[in-house]
Amino acid sequence: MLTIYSDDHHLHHGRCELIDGQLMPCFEKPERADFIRERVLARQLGPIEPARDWGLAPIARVHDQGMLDFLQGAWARWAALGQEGDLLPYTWPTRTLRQQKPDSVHGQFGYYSFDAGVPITAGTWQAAYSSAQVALTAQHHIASGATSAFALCRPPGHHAAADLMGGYCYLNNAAIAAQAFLDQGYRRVAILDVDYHHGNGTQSIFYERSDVLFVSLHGDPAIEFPFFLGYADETGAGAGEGYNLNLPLPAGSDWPVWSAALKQGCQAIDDYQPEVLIVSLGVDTFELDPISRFKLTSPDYLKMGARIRALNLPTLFVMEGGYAVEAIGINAVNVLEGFEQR
Ligand SMILES: NCCCCCC(=O)NO
Ligand SMILES: [Zn+2]
Repeated sequence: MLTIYSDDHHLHHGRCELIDGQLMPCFEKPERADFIRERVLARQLGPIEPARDWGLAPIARVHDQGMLDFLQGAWARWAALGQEGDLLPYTWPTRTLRQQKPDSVHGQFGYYSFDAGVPITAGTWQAAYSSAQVALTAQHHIASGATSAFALCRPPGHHAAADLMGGYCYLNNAAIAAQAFLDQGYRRVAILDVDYHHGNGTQSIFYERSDVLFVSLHGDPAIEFPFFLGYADETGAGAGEGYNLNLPLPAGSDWPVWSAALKQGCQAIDDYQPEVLIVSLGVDTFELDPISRFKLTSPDYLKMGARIRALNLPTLFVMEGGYAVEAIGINAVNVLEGFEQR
């Protein structure tokens, strides 16, 4: 399996995040992608190639231009104020407040985000831009006839909506790849999100459309981030009614519980008969993940890959979350090896 990877992810390294009332080092850190890349090499999964640059246009097919302009220019504005720490949002236009974009860089960041988990540093734009190019390069590989590819994306993307960043996500790599398939003539794309957290951004981008089926297995939003989307009664709207399947699961879910949901999700994908499958591959479902509460074990990821392979679809794997850094490479590559029936 071909892996696409960009060293630019090292340009993004937030200093801290607010967890349980304390400022802690960011869990979404560069070592994550380094460990995965090393495991790809160690297991001789296949070649690792750099991303090609497909420009801003395919990103702008998914994201609001105002958000892209903000993200691209935010650090320079922040630095011009004499600041050198991370730029973080801290006020959001929630209930009773006006959905009007302020002039302030802080106000605009709150306008274009939904949580404080998106530090902007000097290199964040470049890292997020290159992460999207990684996904687009892997997408091109599949559109050119390959049966699989791995987009080793960092930062991740599935929480990013058209005009919102959040949950460590700036640009929605999987959604950008899905839109590229559709713009290249594909008619039906399925996205299977196996990250521990609901892909609220991906859901919202395609919620009113029938050309993308979104299926997500995740921690119950009643008790888990992102809290405010991901319920089972969210089935799509308008033309998209019936093309969104959320499978929320309780804390402590292990393979038997999780794989039963996967079976249901795979049946929905099979019924949809897509031409291509995108997997938002988060491995924060791991039993030792520091911020998550499922109980999958490393061998389970081999079975996950094999079950996805049984769909018999060209498959693009896009890296999302996973914070047990010592095991992230083993778990992510286990999915890919299980898919390849190695
Ligand atoms: N700061 C709250 C938790 C962010 C979760 C990020 C993630 O792994 N999403 O899939
Ligand atoms: Zn996650």
